[in-house]
Amino acid sequence: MRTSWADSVASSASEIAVLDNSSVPRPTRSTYVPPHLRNRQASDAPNQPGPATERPGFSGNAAGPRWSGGAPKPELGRSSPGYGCGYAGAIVGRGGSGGGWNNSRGWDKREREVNPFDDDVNDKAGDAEQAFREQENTGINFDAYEDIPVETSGENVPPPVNTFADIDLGELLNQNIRRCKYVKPTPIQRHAIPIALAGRDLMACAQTGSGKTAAFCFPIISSIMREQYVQRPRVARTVYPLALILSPTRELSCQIHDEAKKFSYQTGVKVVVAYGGAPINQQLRELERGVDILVATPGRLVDLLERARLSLQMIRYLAFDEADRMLDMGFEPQIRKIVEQMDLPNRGVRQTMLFSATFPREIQRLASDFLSNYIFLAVGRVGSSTDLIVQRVEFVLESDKRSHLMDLLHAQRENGAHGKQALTLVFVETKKGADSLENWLCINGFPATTIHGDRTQQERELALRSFKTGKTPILVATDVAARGLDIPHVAHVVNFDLPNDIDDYVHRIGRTGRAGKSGLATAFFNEGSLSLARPLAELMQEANQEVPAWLTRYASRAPYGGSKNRRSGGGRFGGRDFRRESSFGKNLDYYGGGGNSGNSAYGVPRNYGGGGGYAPGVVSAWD
Ligand SMILES: Nc1ncnc2c1ncn2[C@@H]1O[C@H](COP(=O)(O)OP(=O)(O)OP(=O)(O)O)[C@@H](O)[C@H]1O
Repeated sequence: MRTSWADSVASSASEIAVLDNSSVPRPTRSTYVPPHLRNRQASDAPNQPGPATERPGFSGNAAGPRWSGGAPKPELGRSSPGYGCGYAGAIVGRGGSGGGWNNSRGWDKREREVNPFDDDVNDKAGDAEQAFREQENTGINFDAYEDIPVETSGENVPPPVNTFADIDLGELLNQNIRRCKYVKPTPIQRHAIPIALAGRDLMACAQTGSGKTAAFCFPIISSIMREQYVQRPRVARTVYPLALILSPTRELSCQIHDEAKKFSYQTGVKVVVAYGGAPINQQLRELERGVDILVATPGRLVDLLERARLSLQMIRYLAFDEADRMLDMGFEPQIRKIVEQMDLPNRGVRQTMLFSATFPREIQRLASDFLSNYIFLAVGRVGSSTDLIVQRVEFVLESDKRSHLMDLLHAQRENGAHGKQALTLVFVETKKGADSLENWLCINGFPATTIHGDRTQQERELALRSFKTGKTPILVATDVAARGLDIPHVAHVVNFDLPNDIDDYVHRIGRTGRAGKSGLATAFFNEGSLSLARPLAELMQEANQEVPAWLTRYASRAPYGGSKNRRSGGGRFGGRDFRRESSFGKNLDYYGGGGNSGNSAYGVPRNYGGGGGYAPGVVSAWD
């Protein structure tokens, strides 16, 4: 009998309890405190770098602490409330036996590592979040991903694995995987991890919420754990990470950082995040304590490089999350600068991995500049949405949108879990529109908050936290919250304003229906969204959703439009490696759509140079 991930979670949980109880007692040891740090709270004190030879986990000895399955280290310390990410400033106190490496830029082995699995540490929000968390892992249908077709192309593709045990990730990482209650790998993980561990460059596409973060984090962490001792240059105040993970938004970078911290707990691999809108000094201090994996947004990364506080010279692993967005018009010049004009090792020398749920053909072409002899991997059709999301589309005039939303929210109140209202994420097109709708909702008795690019980073983080904990169960957002965010209990995504791009729609609705859970997405459609009619109808059909007859009529009449309706049609599993498309290079639209077959619905010549995520006149809501 096949065992689903959900079935196995309970047995895994008991294993984890044993694992965590087996922690060795906290060692006591006196440490040197430099004069300028004396009389400070222990948690404020940065650690002293030691000589490079003190790097226990980087000895190159496979039996060393980084790679061996040594006893879990004591779980010491608490996170100090930092700016931003859950575990920012996560190194606290002194005197513990950390497992980290230690050189002039290294992570002092005496530093203690906050236990990211400790609910007391994470649960700054207290009972509300805890109550929500208790609902997790119930009703999960992980087998939902089993039947999804997988396509790979490229030379000598390493075969997939079926279980985490089939992959030699290292015992310390395996322990963390168990602590995360990941019982079996998702399809993208089954395929991508062996490819990445084999050192291959990778362009990977898999549906929203299907576990891409772990798919790139596990191989990076595992490979760094395996590394021979790497002597990094010693240049005053410059740090030399081994891996760089880039993502388009601050919140997503924080989330990846939090995840990577969990996966790398007690492995000795040090993860640091750098993103704009937060004080740079704090991030610099964190970097100076040592960094193996840097998670960053492009703007702050360039800032750090220009200040010569960071060098990419030692980067072995480069990962782009939301890679198509990173190469879209807003970011491409900055990304090219980082990849081509800084001191990053050339493609072929470094290993490069690109991940997203959507990969327009032209973006694939741009991305190929950064890759060397890469493998293309698609789990499900590129750009498809998951069947786990029930998609509804309703015709709502602009003037009726607010009252219609009110009706939906009233209905939703009835369905709240554990007496709480399920979380609702409402997407609007503009920042002003977000503020105005939030205000109106609050006035009408619906606790709402908002996240968009005009809010300060602190306000954004506060809003997200308030939403996640259920304190403010409605979040009105621009596209800044459309990609990557993994917020449990988002039961309903409302596209109050539809985006111009079907791929943006795919990412937006992907904030629900994650990790095997089901979700609901409602879109308000009117004549202002005509150009989306076709791709929307097609996407819904492909995901086995009921397409209203009126939408089909609009779809058949809709202009091809100048926006980014880049879907080619072409059947259930049509999108694929652009290298296979014979029409490559002819400036045709998305996935070889234009004129390559009778079933190509959207053969629109497209000038990608001028068109990224936004139609003319539409201001980007991104960072
Ligand atoms: N093997 C696994 N077993 C159980 N849960 C998993 C597994 N892998 C990932 N998850 C959980 O699935 C959820 C979604 O994962 P993740 O955020 O990586 O999705 P994603 O594919 O990156 O989505 P998006 O395209 O929206 O960025 C997370 O809560 C994660 O903890």
